Amino acid sequence: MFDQDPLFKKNILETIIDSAYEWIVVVDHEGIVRYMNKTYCEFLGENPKEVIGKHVTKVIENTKMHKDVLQGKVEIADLQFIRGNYMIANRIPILNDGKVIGAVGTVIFRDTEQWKKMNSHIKALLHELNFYKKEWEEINGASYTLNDFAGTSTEVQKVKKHVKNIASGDLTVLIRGESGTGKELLAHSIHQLSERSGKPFIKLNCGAVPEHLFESELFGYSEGAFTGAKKGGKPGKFQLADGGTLFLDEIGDLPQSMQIKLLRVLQEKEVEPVGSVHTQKVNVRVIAATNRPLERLIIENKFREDLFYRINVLQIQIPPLRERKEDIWPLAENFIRLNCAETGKRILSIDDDVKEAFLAYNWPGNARELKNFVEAAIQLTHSDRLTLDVFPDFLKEKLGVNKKQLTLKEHVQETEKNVIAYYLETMNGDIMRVAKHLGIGKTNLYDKIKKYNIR
Ligand SMILES: Nc1ncnc2c1ncn2[C@@H]1O[C@H](COP(=O)(O)OP(=O)(O)OP(=O)(O)O)[C@@H](O)[C@H]1O
Repeated sequence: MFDQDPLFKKNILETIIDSAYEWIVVVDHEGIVRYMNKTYCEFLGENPKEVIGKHVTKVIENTKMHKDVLQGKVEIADLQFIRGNYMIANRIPILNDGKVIGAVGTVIFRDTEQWKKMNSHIKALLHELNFYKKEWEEINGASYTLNDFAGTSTEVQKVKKHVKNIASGDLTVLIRGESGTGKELLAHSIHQLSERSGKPFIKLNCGAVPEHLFESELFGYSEGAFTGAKKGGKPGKFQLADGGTLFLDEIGDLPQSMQIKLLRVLQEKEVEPVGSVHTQKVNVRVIAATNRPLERLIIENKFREDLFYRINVLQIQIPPLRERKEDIWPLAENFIRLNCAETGKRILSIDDDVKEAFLAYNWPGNARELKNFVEAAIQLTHSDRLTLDVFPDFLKEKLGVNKKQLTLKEHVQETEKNVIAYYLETMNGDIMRVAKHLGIGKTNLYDKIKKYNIR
């Protein structure tokens, strides 16, 4: 009977495959699912009949079954992240007359307990590896490229074109834009595109270093420079960045005592470590960034004009997100994709009212705020559909959703509050300037700030 009845043989084969511990999927040459075994469907929560005919990317997250394997490439033991776990996937092309007509994919899953043990072991190792990788990148390299800078607006296209034009060469670059607009991401991209990309990318946040430590942070110190100094001394950021790029974030916060020293280094291209009598030659390209109005700081004698001209050789201005609304959605999609890849979650559709709320909001914290919103929403959602109700109340409140019905007076007050808060932020809290700009007296402005509890 085993030899003769083809239907019987087919049934046996199906039973074996369906109950196999291995998960099996078969796609055709276009990546359309033609077969998926029962255990795989069960794990994914899919109905075996309904998956047939869908594109594999709509069924399995992070799948590669539609990629190289359909070009004939065999992939064995590839690590794949599914539903929060790393799995081991094999992909084999199916050939007919030497032509690829599809592929079979298997995910090894022999014994759940054994797998869990192995999985947690690998996960811990990968975590560790990622930690060291990140640390290494932070110390030694730039982790973003220009491709990571999402957005489709003409402003973003202009910025990207400008970045490509100025990336090569040694000229100092000043990147300007509000907080969260992607200044650091662009600094990484410039470094990656430059001839210095194989050399270190070093970052110093000028707003985060106590004034008395600045000099040794930037220029290093020699042995015995002060009590507690390390044996053999310590290199500064300039020495660490030698041959590469030094990214000075928040340059507007650089203490005045350091501004003259930085200017000298940029001119002479040599540094003098604290406690040393010798100077060291350094070959470093400086990229500076700020969200502060340097021209005004110059007028207020808080920033040196000569340093400003020295760093403002090439300038890139990133407009705030509210001035390029067409970037909001591409950015949100980009963050959703990145977060899903990182967490193993899957978002297949997004409700229109989420999109509308995102487009209507003015994103004072720019792309960073949008990223945080998206990550919170994905974390809180338990389906593959992103709906407005998963957003916590305070986020909904921010987005202007669920607001109570306002009277005309309340509308007027809310507008007044928003206008004052907006100008206080863009004019860096300069009360005189804001009052003048809004055509009211200083005392009146103070009263309103108090009344609306701004800041
Ligand atoms: N155009 C963009 N495409 C993709 N991600 C972006 C973009 N702009 C900003 N981001 C992301 O938003 C976050 C904030 O960006 P980044 O740190 O570069 O901003 P910043 O302008 O340097 O902010 P700050 O002035 O506060 O230091 C990062 O996670 C970054 O990857």
